[in-house]
Amino acid sequence: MTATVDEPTLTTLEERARAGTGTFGEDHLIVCDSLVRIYQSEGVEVQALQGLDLLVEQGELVAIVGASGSGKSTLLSVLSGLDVPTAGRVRVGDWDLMAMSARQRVDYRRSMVGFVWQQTARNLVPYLTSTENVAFPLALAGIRRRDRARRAAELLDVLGVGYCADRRPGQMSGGEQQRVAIAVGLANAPQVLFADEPTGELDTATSHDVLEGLRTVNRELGTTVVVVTHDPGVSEHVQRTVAIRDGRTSSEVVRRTQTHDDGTEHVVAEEFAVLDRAGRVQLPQEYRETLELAGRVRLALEESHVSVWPDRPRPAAAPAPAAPAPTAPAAVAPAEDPGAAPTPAAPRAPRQAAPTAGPDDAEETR
Ligand SMILES: Nc1ncnc2c1ncn2[C@@H]1O[C@H](COP(=O)(O)OP(=O)(O)OP(=O)(O)O)[C@@H](O)[C@H]1O
Repeated sequence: MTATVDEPTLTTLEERARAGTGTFGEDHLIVCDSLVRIYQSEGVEVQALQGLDLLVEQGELVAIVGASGSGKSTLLSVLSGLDVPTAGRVRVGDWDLMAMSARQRVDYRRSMVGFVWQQTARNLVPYLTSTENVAFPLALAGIRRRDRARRAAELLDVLGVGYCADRRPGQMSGGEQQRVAIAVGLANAPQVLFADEPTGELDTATSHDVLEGLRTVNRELGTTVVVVTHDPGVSEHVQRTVAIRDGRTSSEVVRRTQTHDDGTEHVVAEEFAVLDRAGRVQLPQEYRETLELAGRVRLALEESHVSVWPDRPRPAAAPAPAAPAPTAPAAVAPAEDPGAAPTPAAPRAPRQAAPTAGPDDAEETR
């Protein structure tokens, strides 16, 4: 066949490919792309982040949860500009955190992001009142005294601690101190607020107030909030809970409000497994144990999903069950608890010869 004038040139194809694929997360405020952070400790290598992908949209309120040692604090250190990852790409707004100079890093931390830490002593100056604590970063930014006082009063009111304006940290409860700390973190109107275990030292009722404070800030000021926590109650207060396991995002719980026919509204929480850019999915431990999945598994492409089978001889004629297969995403069940594994779906016979997958390959994909 001879070439026609309409056939695209290599350059055209390259341009089309670039226009079609776009950059991973280009519409998002926060982009973590295949982040790796390796620590060297006494000659031993620790991989704290193992190719972590995370996207956060402008205006979102997201919680990051995970077992101790899963990499949450490392991720927050990277996002807050305190640490530089070993490999990958990380961007917050227009700031490329892999390529910032020391000076840009200071500017980023002063203007783009705010912080709330677990220890109140790290958030507040003990001999300053709440108003003075909030005004302090404003003074460093060169804001006039009158405007500082006004901004401090506004923020303390939004956080419901206006009555603490003239109190020092020692004269407030832990929850009040953390809400003042949120106001301090917001003083310079950052686009993103990072909170690292802000309820770690609080009881359940007080934690609730602090998490509600973060929600108020997100809703009323439009600030994007990323909160790292062990607090199992956090998923009630956020739109999205991202679970990290072994330095990678493993699952997400998304909360949506559904309106029923009678007009009543209900919040529905649904758990998803995260499919990373390389096509990897972490199968919940419960699934692996129940079906004794280990080493390698068989995959079968179904009409609407992919099934995963143990690497064992199948019964000669494994009939497909009458019940319909679950709809995509595979193996996802509603769950309130972000740590809870989704309910395993009933397996059905593969319709075709299935490829095998090693532990480093995709365990389940769609
Ligand atoms: N500075 C460091 N040097 C060596 N290893 C480190 C360092 N910081 C963290 N790690 C290791 O990296 C892994 C992830 O740690 P990280 O603190 O990010 O976890 P985490 O999920 O925040 O845990 P926790 O909830 O207990 O704070 C752990 O194995 C930890 O021991």
